[in-house]
Amino acid sequence: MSKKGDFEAVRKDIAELMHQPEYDDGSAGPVLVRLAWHSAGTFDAETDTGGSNGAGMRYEAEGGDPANAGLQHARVFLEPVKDKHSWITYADLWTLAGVVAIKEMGGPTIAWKGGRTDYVDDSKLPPRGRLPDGAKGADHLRWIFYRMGFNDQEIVALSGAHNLGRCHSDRSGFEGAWVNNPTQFSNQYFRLLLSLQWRKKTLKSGIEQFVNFDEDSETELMMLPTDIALTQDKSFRKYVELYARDKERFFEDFSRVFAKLVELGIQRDADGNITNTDNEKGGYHAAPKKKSTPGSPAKSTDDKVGTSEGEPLKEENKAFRARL
Ligand code: HEM
Repeated sequence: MSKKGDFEAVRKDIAELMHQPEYDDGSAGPVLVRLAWHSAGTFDAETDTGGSNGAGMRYEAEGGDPANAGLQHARVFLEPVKDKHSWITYADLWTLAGVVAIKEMGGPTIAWKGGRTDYVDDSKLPPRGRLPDGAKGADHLRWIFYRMGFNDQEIVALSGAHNLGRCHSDRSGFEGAWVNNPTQFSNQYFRLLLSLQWRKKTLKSGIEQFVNFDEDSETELMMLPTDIALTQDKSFRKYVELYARDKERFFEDFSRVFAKLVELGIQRDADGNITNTDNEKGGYHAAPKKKSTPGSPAKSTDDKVGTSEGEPLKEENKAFRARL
């Protein structure tokens, strides 16, 4: 048991559990990154619901979402860390684990702050269908990620996490890894997206994905339809090209955007304390919504993403979602 708030001790224990010779490619890292992402990626800026605070995935309503299939492995890996440092909340542990895993796999350092609570306010629980569907295309990606307050560049940067890990037929139905070294964080995913010829393959289950036989590793690599969509859409493609040729730029942008992801729905004061937390209940409540001033709808706080900067949801992105 460490002292309350000793996140360094927790980081060390997360780093130590990464090596899992019996599991997947020998690392717990990729599935920990996916756990952090799915815990946060349910956020909806407009209704201020979902997000990593509350760790709702512990409960059937969210944990049982088919989109979260397989993430129990990540939660089980982390259970000994929670036992040892019982003061840490699941919401902090899951997001921190993603940040530590990325660093341990050779990725960038990502800013992270604690203070999330495990109090679940039923009115904040996200409905199912908030996470992206790999079988879809560019419009779907915008529909999902604009809702969280991300722009096109951030969507591409975040997708670069598919440098890590693999698809499992018993989880998502898709099969295989994107790159031939899936426990090493790099920009290889972007380079392969552009350099290989991807052909459509229908799996026995009827699911369609894209594949290419990699001579070096003698394995078949894969891409989801959503990954291929990044190369077909003009606005997305320019960032795929940027990140394929500039690894440092990718690392910088990924670091910033992953930090933003795990802060969605969280508001902090200057000292970093979470302000939309109901301390009496030990819980989290919706940010008070200011009425928009007539005549200036774009400046309403309702448009704000709950990051510390309160970054506004771009008007053009709102308009795009309204059209779909
Ligand atoms: C852009 C939309 C996205 C779609 C459609 C998508 C879809 C998927 C699918 C279908 C899988 C395979 C799950 C399985 O069968 O085990 C997967 C795995 C993964 N995703 Fe994504 N994802 C997206 C974005 C992201 C983001 C934003 C991140 C993190 C920043 C991320 C990180 C991962 C990781 C690390 C894995 C590997 C997990 C493992 O090895 O167990 N994905 N994703």
